[in-house]
Amino acid sequence: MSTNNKRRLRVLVDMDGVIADFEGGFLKKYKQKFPNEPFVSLEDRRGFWVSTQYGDMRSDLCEKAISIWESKNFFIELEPLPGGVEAVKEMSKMENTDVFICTSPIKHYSYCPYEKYAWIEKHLGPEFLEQIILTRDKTIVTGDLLIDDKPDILGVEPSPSWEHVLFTACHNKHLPPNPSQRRLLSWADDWRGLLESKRQ
Ligand SMILES: Cc1cn([C@H]2C[C@H](OP(=O)(O)O)[C@@H](CO)O2)c(=O)[nH]c1=O
Ligand SMILES: [Mg+2]
Repeated sequence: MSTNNKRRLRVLVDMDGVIADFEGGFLKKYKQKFPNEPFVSLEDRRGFWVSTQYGDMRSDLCEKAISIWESKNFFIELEPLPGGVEAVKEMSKMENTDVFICTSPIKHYSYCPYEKYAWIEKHLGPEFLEQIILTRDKTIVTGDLLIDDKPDILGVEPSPSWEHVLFTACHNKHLPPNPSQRRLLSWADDWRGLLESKRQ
């Protein structure tokens, strides 16, 4: 068991921006709630935090943006990103592979943590309820790979055990190439090869 364990690959898969379409879900609900306010198309998104870009456009739009993801049903109604659910299911069935969904809840906790669990049960199945890591600090979680759309993942641990692979999203696709950070362009990209590269 312990020697076997050593050869197992542990993959941490982020949720929003990787398997759940936070950006698309946000824009749709923002336009519905504020039809007469300016918005940022996904093409024009820059920077990880949606509220920062909206606040830069006009200061009151920051809190209007925040009101969207603090609303009931925002997280549960997010659409799956193409291929994500299928990839995670396939990955979890691979030999010597443990997959965890590693996701940060927003601090407004009324709906988000519950809805993240419900989303995972709905799209990945009840067996995945055993595979959830809810944390605001991903650096303290151990793993071989962390597939995440946030360019900088910081926390109390200065040298996390995982390699962060940046999952391409509308907000990070224009960043200058970073030779020290591998990317997964989408779930159509070679995620199987990525996992293999960590088993060597
Ligand atoms: C506020 C905000 C949150 N999020 C996501 C990231 C976190 O989820 P995840 O760790 O699953 O990617 C969660 C809490 O910040 O919401 C964005 O992707 N963009 C944003 O602008
Ligand atoms: Mg994310």
